[in-house]
Amino acid sequence: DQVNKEPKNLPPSPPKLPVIGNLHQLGALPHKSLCQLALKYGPIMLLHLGRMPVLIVSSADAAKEVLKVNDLACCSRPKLAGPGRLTYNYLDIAFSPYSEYWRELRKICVLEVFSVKRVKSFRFVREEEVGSLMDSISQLASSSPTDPVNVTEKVFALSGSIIFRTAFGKTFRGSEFNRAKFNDLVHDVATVVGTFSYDECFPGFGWIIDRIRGHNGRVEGVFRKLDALYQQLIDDHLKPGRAKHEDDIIDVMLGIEKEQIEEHGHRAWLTKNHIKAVLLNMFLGGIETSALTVIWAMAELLRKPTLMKKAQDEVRGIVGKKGRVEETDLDQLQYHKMIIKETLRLHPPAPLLITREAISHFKLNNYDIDTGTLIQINVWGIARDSNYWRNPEEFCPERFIDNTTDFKGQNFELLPFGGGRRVCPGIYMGTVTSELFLANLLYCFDWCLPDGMTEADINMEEQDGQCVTLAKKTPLLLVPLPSLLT
Ligand code: HEM
Repeated sequence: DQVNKEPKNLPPSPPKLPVIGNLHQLGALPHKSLCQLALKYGPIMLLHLGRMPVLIVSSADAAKEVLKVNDLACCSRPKLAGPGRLTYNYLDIAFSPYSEYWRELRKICVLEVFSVKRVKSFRFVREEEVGSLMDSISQLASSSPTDPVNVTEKVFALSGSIIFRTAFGKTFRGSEFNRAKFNDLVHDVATVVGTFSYDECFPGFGWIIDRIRGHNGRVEGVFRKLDALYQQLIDDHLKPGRAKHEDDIIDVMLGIEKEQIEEHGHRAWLTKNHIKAVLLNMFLGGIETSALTVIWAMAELLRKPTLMKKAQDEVRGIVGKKGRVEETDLDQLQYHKMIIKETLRLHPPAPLLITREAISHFKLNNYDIDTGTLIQINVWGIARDSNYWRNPEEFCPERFIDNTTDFKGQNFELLPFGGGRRVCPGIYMGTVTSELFLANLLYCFDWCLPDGMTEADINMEEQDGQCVTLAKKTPLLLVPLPSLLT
C-alpha cells in the first residue's frame, strides 16, 4: 500500500532558511509581504514558520475553496499560547478549536447575544454614547476652536463605552479604564493574540527568545489586567438588586449557568472562566474593529474633499435639523453604506482573518494540505487584487453602485468578516456601530486639517508589529467646526 501511495503534491514554497524557515520573510506588515510573495509563488503557498507549516491563501477562488468547499476540514483554530492564556485555555468562541463545545457556545451566543433583536435592544446605549461624544467634541470646539481633537482616541473611547455598556452592563466613564491608556490595552490584547510565540515555532529553544523579548511577561500582564476587570464585572452582576435596562451578555451567561445547575442539580459545563473567555471576544472583537473602521473611513474622506462633501450632503439632507443621526436613519444613507464597505475593503480590521487549522487532510486545487497545517487567508491582498477590482488601490465608494458584492461571506473577493462556519457573528453589531459613529461625525461637524497640513500630508501608514488587527500608525488629529444643523 505504501509503495502505491502517490507522492504528495505540496503547494509551492519560497526558499527557506534552516531552522527559522520563512519567518524572516514576514516583515513588519505580514499581509503586505505575503502579497509580494504570492505574486511570485502563487495564490496557494506553503510557508514554514520554524516547525509550523502555514498555508497562505491569496485569491478569491482559493478562498472559496477553503471557506466553502473545504470549510469543515479548515474550521478549527490552532492551540497557540497567547490566545490560550487569555481564553482560559480556549473556552471562548474565537480561538476554541472546532468541537461540540464550540458549536454549542457559538449557537447560544448567536441566538442570545449577536441576534439582530438583541443588538437592536441596545440601540439606546449606542445613541446615548454617540450623543455624549458629539457633545464633548462640541464643547472642545467652542472652548478652543482652532485646537485639533484626537479623533482616534475619541472613537476608541466611544467604541469602548458601547461595548462596556452593552456587553458588560457598566459605564466606562469614570472607570479605571477610562483613565488608563485604553486604546493601548485594546491594542496590546490584539498584539498578544496575534503574535506567534517563538516557543511554538521552535520547540526546545524558542522559549529563550520569548523570555528575552518579554513575550510571556506581556501576555501575563495583559491577562491579569483583563481577568481583574472581568472578575469585578461578574461580582457586580451577582449583587442582589442590581439595576438594569436589558440583559447584557454577563446576565445571559449567568442565567445559563443557573439553569444548568437547576436542571442537573450540579454545574454542567459553564463556569465563570467560560464567561470570562467570552468577554475577551467582546473586548477584542467589538471595540477595535468598529473603531478602526471609522478612523480609516475618516482619513480616506479627508483626503478626498469631494467624497466628504457628497457624504455630508447625503446625511444632512436626510436627517435635516434633527440634531443627531439615529439608527433608524441609517437605512436611507446609501452612499454612507458604500463608504463603510469601501473602507472595509481597503482596511479590513483583521487582514489575515484569525488563524485556522486543518483538522483533516484535504485537496486544494490538487495540492495536498496536511492535517495540522495552519491557514491564513490574506483578505487584505484579495481585496486589492486587480483581477477582481478596477483601480484597486483607489478609495472609491462609487464602485459599489449597481454592484451587489457584499461582505457577509458569500463574495470571496470581499471578506472583511471572514466566511464559512467561523464567519464573524458580530457583523450586524459591527456595521451598525461603525455606521452610526461615522454618520454622526459627518453630520455634526465639518472637519479641517490642523494648520499648515494639506490632504497629501495625512499619514495613511499602517501600524506595524505583526498584530491580528490593522491600526492606523499615527492618530488622526482634526479640527471640528460644528455644523449649523446641530
Ligand atoms: C467592523 C467590525 C468587525 C469586523 C471587521 C470583524 C471581523 C472579524 C473576522 C475577520 C473574524 C474571523 C473570521 C474567520 O476566521 O473567518 C471575526 C470573528 C469573530 N468576531 Fe468579528 N468583526 C467585527 C465586529 C465584531 C463585533 C462587534 C463582535 C462582538 C462584539 C465580534 C465578535 C467576533 C467573534 C466572537 C468572532 C469569532 C468567531 C468564531 O471563531 O467562531 N466581531 N470577526
